[in-house]
Amino acid sequence: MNALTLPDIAAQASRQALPLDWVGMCGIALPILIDGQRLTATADAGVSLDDGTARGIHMSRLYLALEMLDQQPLTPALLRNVLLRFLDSHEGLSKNAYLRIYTDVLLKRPALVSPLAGWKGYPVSIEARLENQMFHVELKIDVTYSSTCPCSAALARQLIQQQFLDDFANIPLQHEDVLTWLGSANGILATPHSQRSSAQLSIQLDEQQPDLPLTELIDNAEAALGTAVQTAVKRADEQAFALANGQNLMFCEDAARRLHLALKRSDAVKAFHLKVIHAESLHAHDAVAESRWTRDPA
Ligand SMILES: Nc1nc2c(ncn2[C@@H]2O[C@H](COP(=O)(O)OP(=O)(O)OP(=O)(O)O)[C@@H](O)[C@H]2O)c(=O)[nH]1
Repeated sequence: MNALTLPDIAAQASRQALPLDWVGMCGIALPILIDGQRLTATADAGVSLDDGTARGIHMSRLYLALEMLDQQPLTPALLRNVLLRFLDSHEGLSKNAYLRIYTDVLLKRPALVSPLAGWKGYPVSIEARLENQMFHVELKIDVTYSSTCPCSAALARQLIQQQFLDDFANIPLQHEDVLTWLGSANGILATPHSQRSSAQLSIQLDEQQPDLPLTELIDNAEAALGTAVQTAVKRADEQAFALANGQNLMFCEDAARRLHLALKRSDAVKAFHLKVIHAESLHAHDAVAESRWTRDPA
């Protein structure tokens, strides 16, 4: 070893004294634990640099604080402890701390009818911040579903009625003939358009929550929509899915309202913003609806 000490540039004074809102690292790879599953995640970790005269923050201290996430289940309390460590290790430099974690939650989903199941991935981000000593946790969840246009369904139905009138004009109706007609191409000569759609849910969580209720929120959203995209599918499942779509015809406004009411019912939710995107097959553009809500303070 030589007698030289390592230069510490971060500890130097800044040439331009100016505080910064967010300084840290983005895209840090790390494993996390959610609902007993070890998931691959990436994290953005940062603090405010309120001492404008300081050259830099101490990146390694934020990085090392993330070790807390390796072994313990991810909870609001754990997120808060990580943020507190960010601030403790930047005393005199930083007042606010931020952590964003991106992962895919994997849930095993049963088929609608057949005794099969498959995995479905839900992109999720978990954002925690300690700002002005206030702790906030926000969950962002993407849920994909199918939406069949109610207007298109009504128009298709009208064409089927018209075809029925044409085909049975002046013919006495026989049960057998009608049944055969219903099973023919004319019995469904027009079909409504439907599309793969997505709901982007941004949920501000009640910070007192002991856990991150990701599965519960996803389940509630899918139940409200009624047409979540499927995993393992046999013909019996596809038929059940066709029925579910027919029973849940949805404009983007309908989907947004259903989700709004479902999210409001959850005690874990303090506020939310939701956006539904119907990637229209009728148009080359999307139909989109948004809604937001904040719980009245008790
Ligand atoms: N602040 C800052 N550090 C950076 C940046 N890019 C890379 N680093 C490096 O991050 C490394 C870790 O920084 P520190 O946490 O200050 O490391 P350290 O001084 O050995 O650790 P402490 O003794 O705890 O302060 C250093 O080698 C920096 O050069 C940057 O843009 N800003």
